[in-house]
Amino acid sequence: TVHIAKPEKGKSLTDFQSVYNAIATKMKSESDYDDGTGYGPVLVRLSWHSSATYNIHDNSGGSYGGTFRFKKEASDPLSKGLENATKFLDPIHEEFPWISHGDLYTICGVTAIQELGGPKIPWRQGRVDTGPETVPAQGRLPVPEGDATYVRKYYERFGFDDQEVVALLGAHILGKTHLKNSGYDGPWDDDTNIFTNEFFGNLLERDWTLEKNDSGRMQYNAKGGIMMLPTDYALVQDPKYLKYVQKYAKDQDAFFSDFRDIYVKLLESGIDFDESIEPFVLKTLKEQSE
Ligand code: HEM
Ligand SMILES: N=C(N)c1ccncc1
Repeated sequence: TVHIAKPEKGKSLTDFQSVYNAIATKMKSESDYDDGTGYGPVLVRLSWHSSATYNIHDNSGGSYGGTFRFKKEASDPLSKGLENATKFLDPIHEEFPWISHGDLYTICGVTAIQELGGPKIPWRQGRVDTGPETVPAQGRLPVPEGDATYVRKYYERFGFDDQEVVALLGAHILGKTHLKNSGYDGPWDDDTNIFTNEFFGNLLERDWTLEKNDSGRMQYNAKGGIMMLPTDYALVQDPKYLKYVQKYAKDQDAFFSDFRDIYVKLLESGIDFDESIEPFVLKTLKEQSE
């Protein structure tokens, strides 16, 4: 499969800054969503799921076609909860009908990461909607029960190495798990809507106990209501992953720049961007108010 980026006709940085501002403003006005978690985390998860169907071996899947808009893809049980994100974006798409779904489902994650204090994420336009026949079969999303071998094998389909996988999973500092969605429980967390490197510090410093949760699934719990999925905890069980967990736990700048790079790589997987398509570094609401 070939995915050639085609910029939305006549649309440039100011247009996408308007989309960013509409998403960021709506996030602010609906900050009580999910017991005060806010919409940021679920928007980041949508940007990940809309890119997570990518397969480097035939260049299929990925964010290009915006296929998460189809029930065939969005109904994957492993995507339960993301209907909250697509419903949040419906009025945004109404206000900006010219934006492709692939661009919308990725720019929303960039907006959330930046508005939650994370690194600036250079973002490129030009994803083009493709039809229902392009929706990949379900089964390309990762399961939370996996161990380190599973996680390493899973990300081979993207061509990501150990360092990239650890940096990318640092996004699990945001938001929470919900019994009704994934069967994992995040009773309550410290700040679940600030983007920091604390996911790594928590992994190394907290006292983790593997316990059966109310849905019968095993998860790692620590005092103070934080939890780790088996695939999260795998990062400290595997010596090659552990090295990067230790690096990011003590160096937030390194985490921010490595997360930026692998997040861009994820959101752009499978897409040919002509070099005339310049990356946009969108401004935060705060930067625009100063
Ligand atoms: C091994 C790979 C991964 C697995 C197995 C996994 C699994 C999960 C699960 C089970 C949840 C809870 C869903 C719910 O119950 O609502 C979740 C939430 C989340 N995931 Fe992941 N994830 C993975 C990778 C990623 C990546 C690469 C990102 C982003 C770069 C990401 C971002 C998020 C965010 C932000 C949430 C919180 C959503 C919310 O608060 O509603 N995850 N993930
Ligand atoms: N490990 C976590 N606390 C986590 C947070 C959000 N989503 C998945 C896992």
